[in-house]
Order: sequence, then C-alpha cells, then structure tokens
Amino acid sequence: MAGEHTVAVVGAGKMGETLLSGLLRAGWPASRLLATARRPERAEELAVRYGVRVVDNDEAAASADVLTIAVKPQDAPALLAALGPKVARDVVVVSICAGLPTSFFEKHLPAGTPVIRVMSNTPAMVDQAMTAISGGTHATAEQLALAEEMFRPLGRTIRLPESQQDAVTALSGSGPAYIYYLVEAMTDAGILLGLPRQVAYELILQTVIGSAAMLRDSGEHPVKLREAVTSPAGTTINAIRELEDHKVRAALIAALEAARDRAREIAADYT
Ligand SMILES: NC(=O)C1=CN([C@@H]2O[C@H](COP(=O)(O)OP(=O)(O)OC[C@H]3O[C@@H](n4cnc5c(N)ncnc54)[C@H](O)[C@@H]3O)[C@@H](O)[C@H]2O)C=CC1
Ligand SMILES: O=C(O)[C@@H]1CCC=N1
Repeated sequence: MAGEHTVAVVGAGKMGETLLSGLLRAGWPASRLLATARRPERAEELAVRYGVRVVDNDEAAASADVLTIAVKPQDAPALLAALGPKVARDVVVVSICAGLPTSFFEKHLPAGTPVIRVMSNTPAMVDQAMTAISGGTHATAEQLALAEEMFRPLGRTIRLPESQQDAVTALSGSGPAYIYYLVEAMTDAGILLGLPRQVAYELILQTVIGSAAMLRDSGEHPVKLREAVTSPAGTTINAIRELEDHKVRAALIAALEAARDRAREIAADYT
C-alpha cells in the first residue's frame, strides 16, 4: 500500500516533520509526499532537507489523497474553515491534533469524508513512538490500516475507540514530558548528593533506559520489579516512604487527570 497514496502534511512543524521523515525512511517515495508550512523559510528548509514538494494548503487539498492535519489545535478552526470545502470527499483526513474530535473535522469537511484521529508522541523522532489510532464516522477498515501503515515506521501503534483518545493524550501523548521531568528532578537530587551534574545525568539516563528495557523484556509487573530492588531495611524503602509521604502517586494521578481535562477543554473551545 505504501507509496500508492500521496500524503500531505499540513502544518509540518515538529510532529509533522517527524512523520515526513518516518515515511521517507519507510520507503514512501518523496514524490508522493507533500508538506505545507506557514513561513517561507520553513518551506525551504523542508524542501531541502527531505526533497518533498512544499505547496500551499489549497494545493495539498487538491493533490493529496491523505491529508494529515498537524497544526496546533488552536490553528485548526481557521485552517479547516478555509480548507474544508476544498477537500475532495474521497480524501482521507488524518488529524494528529490533541483534543479535537473527528466530529470537529467532519463538520468542516464535505459530508462523508473519512476522518482518522491519531495521538502519537515525540519519541517518534527516534522511531519509538506510541501511536493510538481511532476512526471517525466514515473511516473504513482499509483507511485505518493505511493510517497504521503511516505511523508504524515511527514506533508502536494501537487502535482504540475515539472515546479513549483524551486519556491517551494525557498518558502517552504528554507522557514523555513527565519522564523528562523525572530525569531532571533526579539529576538535581544527584547534585544535592554531591555528584557532578554530568555524572548524575548519565547515571539517571542509563537507569531510565535499563528500567524501560526490563519492563519491556522481562514481562514482569512493575510492582515485582520494584520489589526486587527494595531490600528489607535497605536504602530503597526509605526513598519509597518519602515518595508516599509526598503523595507522588496521587500527584501523578491528578496530573494526568488535569491533562485529560485540558484535552476536553480544547474540544469544547474549538468545536
Ligand atoms: N509536540 C508533541 O509532543 C505532540 C503534539 N501533538 C499534536 O501535534 C500537533 C502539532 O504539534 P507540534 O508539531 O508540536 O506543533 P508545531 O508548532 O511544531 O507545528 C505546527 C506547525 O503548523 C504550522 N501551521 C499553523 N497553521 C498553519 C496553516 N494554516 N497552514 C500551514 N501551516 C500552519 C505552524 O507554523 C507550525 O510549523 C498539535 O496539534 C499537537 O496537539 C500530538 C502529540 C504529541
Ligand atoms: O501538550 C500538548 O498539547 C501536546 C499534545 C500531547 C503532547 N503535547
């Protein structure tokens, strides 16, 4: 299927560029990729870096059979108001916008246009994304398979009902930020304990990578893996008690709930 379709990335910023580069690495011919950008310097940069054709939004809508909407949710209403009526009905619209439901796009597009909602994350830049894919009212199984094919080169994909996409956004969409936050905080802790910053950072980085590999490769439950580190009257349990005292688990649950709520607000604000 790859390469039979012309894919346009409308608003090729961080995520859009990542998708373009993933498609190219997966063998999608550059001649079947289009990108749009607001600033001429950005258009030039994309054309030089990837050899794809950078066109305006109208040409993308006229020439592509998969239109990927990669602008910020705040920019989507104006974009869709201008572009929606120009999109042909057999074009598949793939949105990677946080919060915006497929019904938002369907409202702006010709009746019957298939829309697919996707939530990926920035580890797509190193082919380690987690991408969740949901179909709107008119998306067929074949079109969902096409979306899967587009995002699989960037990491893992999963299909979920759209009702779960706001939770996905809170968990895996924003998830890398929480991990980086943790790394940053633990590096500070290392400095407090007297380690040079670079040493503290390297220790934590490899610990995160090693722990993630253990989770993935051992198939063990995280509780079991944590228990294996936590010796009776040892060091780890002292740290765990502090985390519990500071309600870190509750804070994480509340944080993700807040992210989910913001996704809902975006939907309410822009639809
Ligand atoms: N950054 C992240 O971690 C993730 C972002 N997302 C979603 O991906 C989408 C893009 O996010 P980023 O790549 O981070 O944003 P970004 O700001 O890097 O990219 C958006 C691009 O769209 C361009 N743009 C805006 N309006 C346009 C228009 N009318 N025509 C052409 N280009 C236009 C902007 O100039 C910008 O380059 C957002 O909707 C976001 O919710 C999804 C998952 C993760
Ligand atoms: O913060 C945001 O809105 C975007 C969506 C998921 C990750 N970044």
